[in-house]
Amino acid sequence: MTNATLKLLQTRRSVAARDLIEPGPDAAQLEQLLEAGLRVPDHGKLGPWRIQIVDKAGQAALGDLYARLFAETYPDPRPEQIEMERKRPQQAPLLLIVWSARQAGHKIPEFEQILSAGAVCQNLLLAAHAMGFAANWLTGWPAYDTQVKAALGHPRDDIAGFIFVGTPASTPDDRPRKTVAQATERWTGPVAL
Ligand SMILES: Cc1cc2nc3c(=O)[nH]c(=O)nc-3n(C[C@H](O)[C@H](O)[C@H](O)COP(=O)(O)O)c2cc1C
Repeated sequence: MTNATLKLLQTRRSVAARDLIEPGPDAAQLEQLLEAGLRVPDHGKLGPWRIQIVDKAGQAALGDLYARLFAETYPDPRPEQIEMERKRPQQAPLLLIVWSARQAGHKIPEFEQILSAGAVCQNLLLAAHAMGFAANWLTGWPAYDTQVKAALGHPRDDIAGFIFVGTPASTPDDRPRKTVAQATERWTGPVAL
């Protein structure tokens, strides 16, 4: 691994979707981003994931759907809450939806299939960072809403993440992170039972 690649891995951080502005990836950059995103470990070669590309028109339609569902679900929603929901999927130039499209009952445990979809999300974040963009992996209520999943055409799959990609308008201070010492331990033999 070159030092530059290692540095990229060590410096990846999220930039909030609301702080991601144009330009987003062009068509050629999007292709590179997706290629990198899909290069993940995948036990059994099942390809238990799918990436949906949601451009600005799609984001507007998704925002309308969120606004409608929110207004139907909560009594007396404030207009600004509805507008916030409408804006939710429209915050960044590019929205990618990573689906965990796994096979139930397969000999490859579902947990491992889900992990592979998580790896797609992480690869997308890293590739965006490597390309000079920033990204944000979000879920929120729409990721778990049956009507949203049906409208997106995947009623039986799960949303691993909404990945927002764009150019960072600003880069706030990094958040506190666990050190290697805090997050690791050495195992040298069986724990006494
Ligand atoms: C599966 C998953 C879902 C997430 N969903 C949200 C979310 O809905 N809202 C949010 O603020 N952060 C969410 N996060 C956390 C952010 O993506 C991000 O990791 C966090 O803000 C810390 O920033 P960092 O990536 O620079 O460490 C989620 C992370 C994961 C792994």
